[in-house]
Amino acid sequence: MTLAKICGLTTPETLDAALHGGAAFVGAVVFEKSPRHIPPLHAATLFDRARGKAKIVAVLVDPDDALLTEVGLILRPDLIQLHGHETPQRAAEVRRLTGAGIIKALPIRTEADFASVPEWADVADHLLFDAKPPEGSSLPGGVGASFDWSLMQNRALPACWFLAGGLEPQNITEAVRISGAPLVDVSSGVESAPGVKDPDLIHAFLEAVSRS
Ligand SMILES: O=C(O)c1ccccc1NCC(=O)[C@H](O)[C@H](O)COP(=O)(O)O
Repeated sequence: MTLAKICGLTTPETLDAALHGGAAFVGAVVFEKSPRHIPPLHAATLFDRARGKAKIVAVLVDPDDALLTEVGLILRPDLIQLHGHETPQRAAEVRRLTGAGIIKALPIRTEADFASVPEWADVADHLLFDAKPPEGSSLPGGVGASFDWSLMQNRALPACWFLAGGLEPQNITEAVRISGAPLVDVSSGVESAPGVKDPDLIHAFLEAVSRS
């Protein structure tokens, strides 16, 4: 059975669509350059309804200790998704500072991009394989780009992993079939405009995942 994460949720309606549709993970992006940015206090109020129903994920990019402390104390996420240039040593500090589990996002374009995977064995609860954003992008994620899903085939991985990047209701069945992903993640593929999640698209995505 494949489980899904809906990322970049900012409203009660779309969070409810994710929860009612059976999302196992729901993500709050705390990154000011993102159209999905939600400040920690706002995220804490919104995501409280998800507690115990789905894992709450805070998506952060090279966070400093002050932001980690704020997010850890106020949002109290189950998991922190590190989507920048964090090292395994920094990820271990993030876990210690916040008490949250760790998802490490790794940008993928070619076979060579898997070289760092073994370094994460003792540190990450999950790896999230996302497409490398296009040259010059101001965002490291949430850009709707995909990579060759067959790169995931026959790959020994240390942790239960997510497939991400360019997934949408129309291609998720094929993506899971080719990649064999146990966990999938989506953001822009369930939006009607950048940062605007669509409850119908969320339902369609989760329904397709449940059939995969
Ligand atoms: O979504 C963002 O705006 C974002 C900003 C900064 C870092 C990470 C971000 N998203 C992380 C995710 O987990 C996305 O769901 C993932 O990159 C896939 O995005 P998409 O291709 O749009 O489905």
